[in-house]
Amino acid sequence: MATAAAAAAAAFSPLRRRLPLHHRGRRLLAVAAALSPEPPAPTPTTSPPPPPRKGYFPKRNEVLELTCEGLAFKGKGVCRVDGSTFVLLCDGALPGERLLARVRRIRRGAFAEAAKLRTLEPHRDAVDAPCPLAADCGGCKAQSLAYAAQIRHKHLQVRELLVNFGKFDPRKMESSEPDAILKPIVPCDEIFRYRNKMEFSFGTKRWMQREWKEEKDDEVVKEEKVEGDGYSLGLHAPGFFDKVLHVEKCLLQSEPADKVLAIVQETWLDPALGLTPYDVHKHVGFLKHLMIRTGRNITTGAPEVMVNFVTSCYKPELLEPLVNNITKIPEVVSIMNNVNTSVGNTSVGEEEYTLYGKPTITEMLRGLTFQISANSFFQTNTKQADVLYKLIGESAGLKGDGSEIILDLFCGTGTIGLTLARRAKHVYGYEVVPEAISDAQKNAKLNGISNATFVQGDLNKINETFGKEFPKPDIIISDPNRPGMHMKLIKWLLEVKAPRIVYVSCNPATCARDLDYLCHGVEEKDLKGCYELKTVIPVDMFPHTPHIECICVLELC
Ligand SMILES: C[S@@+](CC[C@H](N)C(=O)[O-])C[C@H]1O[C@@H](n2cnc3c(N)ncnc32)[C@H](O)[C@@H]1O
Repeated sequence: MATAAAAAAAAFSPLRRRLPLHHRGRRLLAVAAALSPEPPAPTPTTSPPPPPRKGYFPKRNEVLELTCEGLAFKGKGVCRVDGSTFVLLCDGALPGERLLARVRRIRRGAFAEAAKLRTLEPHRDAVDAPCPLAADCGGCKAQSLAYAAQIRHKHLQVRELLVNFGKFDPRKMESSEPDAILKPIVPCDEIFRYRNKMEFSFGTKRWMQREWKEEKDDEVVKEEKVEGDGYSLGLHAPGFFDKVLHVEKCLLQSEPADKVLAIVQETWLDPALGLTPYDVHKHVGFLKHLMIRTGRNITTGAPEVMVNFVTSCYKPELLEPLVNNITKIPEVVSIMNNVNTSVGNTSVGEEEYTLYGKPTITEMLRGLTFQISANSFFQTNTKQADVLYKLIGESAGLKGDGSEIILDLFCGTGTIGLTLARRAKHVYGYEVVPEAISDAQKNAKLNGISNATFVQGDLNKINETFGKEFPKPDIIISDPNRPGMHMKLIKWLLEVKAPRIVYVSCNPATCARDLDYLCHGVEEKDLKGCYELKTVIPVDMFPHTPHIECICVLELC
């Protein structure tokens, strides 16, 4: 029978699948209890609740009445049948909601995945999603949950992961405790229009919003509808690389970016222009992606927009009508063309051309200026990145006398290290992407920072020479992407014994695992933990999405 713990592990099964081999063998089921339990909203009942169904096990295709108790990995609702401990994960279910769902898949007998059919009783925190595409586009899954409830559930997710996966004391997770580790989640001030970059795709198969249909047994099902040869520009339908949901505007991008999207939509479908979307099956067609980035003019502070067309070949004459129309928008200062002749669907071209204006735009972060090209990495929510970096700076606890060495691991374009460099003796940044390293070097120069060295290298492949090329760090910043840190790096961190580590994470599950390794050791590898977890600050960078960022401070024991 499925236990609550095993079932909740399900909530994180994608993590299990994605865990690199070096992390397998850990008792990943411990992640199990990492769901965000919350008592459901009281629901009026006319009859006594059914007796608990402890041994209950669902059947495939069974239609069930479920109650959603919390949110788990990727924002899926953690649901149960009343009185049962068996967990069903259901996309689109919101905490406290009662819903009708069909069982789609039973996963290793431990949990099931269910498809939501319809809401029976909404949660008290339900709100009307401002975007009409919210339920279908997959980008803003939680738009119909009040923002206060969104962040409450994100906070709970971090708490449960730290306790059940990181094995930290649950009492220290209560913010009311004087020595609490887990601090209240930092919300976002602006919950719409916060993204500075959106990438839309051109497609040959227009994916329409799913429609509701009544069936003979009075069940309501969602039906997916693909409109034959309909050309489309928008976002990929969740789970499909070839179907594109047509998007006229996106409430997450800036208003000038929305104007660009509207003009492109008005223009590109005119048959007289001969513009064709790239067909990912037949590998024919011209337009692949439309990327829109919004930065700021460093002198005036006014928005600056870059538009980047990714095409399968270089034919600027075909793009001319689009360029002529887009340049009517005063905020547009750059129109680029990345030419990507490969059959792959990435947006980085082998060649890049400037069709209008300048090849880069600028943005400011913590008083520094950054130059952004079409393919540069830059934090996607600039305003909240400023908040995040301020908190990272405070967490680093620099003395400010210029005596300390900072190691900035997974440094990207160097933004974190550069914002700290003026108060440090020297910053050493490590990053695998060569272009990011060259951007970091340019950014250092642009801001007159000479005490920063950026090195290209793969932190998953470090050997005994790592650490010989820089002095022992006083403060290590580590900001890996979702898979977290490789065991080789964990081992090195346990050996180097830096006085302080600031671990910045965009995946609280791998974060909890790595914190466990650093604090409690890794038994299978005979490694002893030597750090103490001092604080964890969850930061919401992306409202309406399941993403959670955490800043964790570790000190040498
Ligand atoms: C979450 S981003 C952080 C970037 C940067 N710290 C910032 O705040 O903008 C993670 C970075 O790690 C880099 N990365 C991923 N795997 C890596 C590896 N094995 N070795 C070194 N860098 C890696 C990615 O290219 C990316 O720039």
